[in-house]
Amino acid sequence: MKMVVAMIRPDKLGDVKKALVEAGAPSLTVTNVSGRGSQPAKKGQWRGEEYVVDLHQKVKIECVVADTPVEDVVEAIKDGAHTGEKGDGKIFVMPVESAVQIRTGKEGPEAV
Ligand SMILES: Nc1ncnc2c1ncn2[C@@H]1O[C@H](COP(=O)(O)OP(=O)(O)OP(=O)(O)O)[C@@H](O)[C@H]1O
Repeated sequence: MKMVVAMIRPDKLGDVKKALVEAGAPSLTVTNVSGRGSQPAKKGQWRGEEYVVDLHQKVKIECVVADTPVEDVVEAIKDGAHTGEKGDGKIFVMPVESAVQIRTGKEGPEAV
């Protein structure tokens, strides 16, 4: 079992969800986050004062997969989230030790 965590542009969430359904991995958790990669900081002005925004609004997606190959899930997120501009985001993959489906008590890959 693997956990795929991706930070993507908020406006790409719809495309990524669609791509995940097509890849056979529709289950996911979505969180609004802010973060920093190499995307340049933005300058703004408020009441004549200049300020710097170095944290960008992103959406974090978490998908745990068992039956679907993790490469397919990564590819789906890449396809859905790609614009080619700085700030498209990142995908991390990590192992998952155990899983439990609360309703049925199933454990392991069956619970995913
Ligand atoms: N090494 C990292 N650790 C944790 N989160 C990261 C890391 N790199 C990027 N992120 C998260 O991913 C978001 C998007 O990163 P970003 O797209 O700027 O990555 P990048 O590698 O700098 O690529 P790009 O050149 O496309 O900007 C960041 O805002 C941050 O939330």
